[in-house]
Amino acid sequence: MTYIIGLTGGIGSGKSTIADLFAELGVPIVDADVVAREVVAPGSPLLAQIAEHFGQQVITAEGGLDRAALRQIVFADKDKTEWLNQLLHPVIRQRMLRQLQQQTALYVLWVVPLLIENKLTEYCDRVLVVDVSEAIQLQRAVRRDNSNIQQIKKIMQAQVSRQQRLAKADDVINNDRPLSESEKDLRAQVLQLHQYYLALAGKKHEK
Ligand SMILES: CC(C)(COP(=O)(O)OP(=O)(O)OC[C@H]1O[C@@H](n2cnc3c(N)ncnc32)[C@H](O)[C@@H]1O)[C@@H](O)C(=O)NCCC(=O)NCCS
Ligand SMILES: Nc1ncnc2c1ncn2[C@@H]1O[C@H](COP(=O)(O)OP(=O)(O)OP(=O)(O)O)[C@@H](O)[C@H]1O
Repeated sequence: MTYIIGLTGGIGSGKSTIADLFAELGVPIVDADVVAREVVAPGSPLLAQIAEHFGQQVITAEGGLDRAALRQIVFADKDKTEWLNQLLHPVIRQRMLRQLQQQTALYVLWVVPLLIENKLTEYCDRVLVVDVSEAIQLQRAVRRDNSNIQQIKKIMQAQVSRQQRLAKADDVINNDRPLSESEKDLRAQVLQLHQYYLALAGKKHEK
């Protein structure tokens, strides 16, 4: 079985940014956000269930999921977040585990925002956390998603705290500094971790 590195971090912490650097080194990626989009593709049974539960307001004119509309609805109410999680998470989990099983590389990077929340660390050989201060996280997520502060704060509340996440980390990449200053350092850190993971995976493989 391929060695599994779980990469996690809060909303807007920089998981995709860091995952891209691993991908540049040829590391295969299994990405929860990609799988989460696939399972609610137009025409899927899960999309139909979401429309039935929340109404046609969450469906676009083209018949796809109106993600901004659903985001607004689900994160405003814990019960609604919970309902959506219970519907989607088992399916997302099953698909991701299947993708992990199909890997043939020495190690795979498994990018999951809710790795700790959903107790998926048990499938990981190692956990890599992208860490940022909450103020920076908020600022970047608001800017990227063209969203308001309150909504991002609500999403952050649906995730574990920075401390809880760090407590589960084997390795940490801090992403507080602006990319214009830190890109070279981040690349160097990723390369060092890559070599380390190859060595660890190689050892496990020999056993
Ligand atoms: C509500 C949805 C439609 C909003 O879509 P949108 O395109 O605006 O956001 P996107 O999917 O890119 O998510 C952005 C970030 O929000 C956070 N987030 C998303 N869903 C959740 C959740 N259920 N609980 C906590 N945080 C979440 C993650 O950090 C994620 O990276 C979407 O987030 C969704 O379907 N969520 C439920 C599935 C899920 O839990 N996905 C997270 C990975 S398993
Ligand atoms: N060091 C940095 N300096 C400036 N901007 C950054 C930095 N790292 C990431 N960003 C930007 O912040 C935003 C969030 O980063 P990214 O999408 O990588 O986070 P993420 O953890 O994958 O987010 P999510 O969980 O919401 O999908 C993006 O617009 C990205 O370009």
